[in-house]
Amino acid sequence: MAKQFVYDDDGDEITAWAESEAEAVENARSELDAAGVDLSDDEVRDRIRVIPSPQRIKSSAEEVLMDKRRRGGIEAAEVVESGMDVGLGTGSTTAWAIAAIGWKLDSGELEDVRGVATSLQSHDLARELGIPLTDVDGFDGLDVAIDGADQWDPENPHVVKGGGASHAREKLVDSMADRLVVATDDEKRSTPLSYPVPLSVLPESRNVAQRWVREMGGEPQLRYAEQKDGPLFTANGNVIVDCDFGEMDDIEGRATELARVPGAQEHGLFVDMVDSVVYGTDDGVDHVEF
Ligand SMILES: O=C(CO)[C@H](O)[C@H](O)COP(=O)(O)O
Repeated sequence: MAKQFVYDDDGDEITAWAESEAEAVENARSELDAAGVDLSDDEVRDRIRVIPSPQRIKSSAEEVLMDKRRRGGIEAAEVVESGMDVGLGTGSTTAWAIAAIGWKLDSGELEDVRGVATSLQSHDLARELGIPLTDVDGFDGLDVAIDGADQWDPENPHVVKGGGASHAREKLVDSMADRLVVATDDEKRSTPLSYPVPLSVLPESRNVAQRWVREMGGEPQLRYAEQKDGPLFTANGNVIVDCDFGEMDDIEGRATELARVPGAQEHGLFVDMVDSVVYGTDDGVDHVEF
């Protein structure tokens, strides 16, 4: 179960984190008592919301709960209107957008929204939040996709993605959307992009792929799993080579080269795909439109 919190009447002053509804009610009760707020258990239960659980995401709990990521994600959900089919991205920032869509459906502010998840973890979060889900086969296109980024460029509509190893499915879903909205924060901004590009490859081609990346002038690094010996495997059974090219001035050229690597399945350069960036800052939220 994702963690939950409880709002007071004014919005968000009293927060109680928990793993289950019962625990959230109990934690909220002590917070409310300390603040001298009188609410019945039923009223407390009504104010509990499902929120992203740090355990399910690669980012640390601190990152998931970072105000700027939370703000960026929640603001990005403002693009969703009733009746829309929405791509649901992956990562700690997008998880807040998914949560916000779920809250709006719950309150009746949004109706008739269908989601297509870009990963199992986004699927599970959306399901817990009551967002109706379907898959890419159900659509010719989506109205909008909201997704995160490992690095974004304020001057160009490109991002690096795949820090959560979900870039293949993310690219599929994001490319189907009329509009891709990137939910992120100001710390991931860079012109030009320079973040190591994840390249998912067939397990058998991991060494060949690394040789090719070296020949392109990059520094390859096979991504290893945590809590498992050996490499990390993606949801589709591929492994990931993170390719550090330093500053990438010719992003289209890099994307073309990476796609040619033998055994390559997908790379994390999303070139010319971004329509808007919604990013959290220390003070609030800002937007870039392309
Ligand atoms: O591309 C991704 C997953 O494959 C994520 O969107 C990216 O890693 C950003 O995640 P976060 O918002 O947690 O930093």
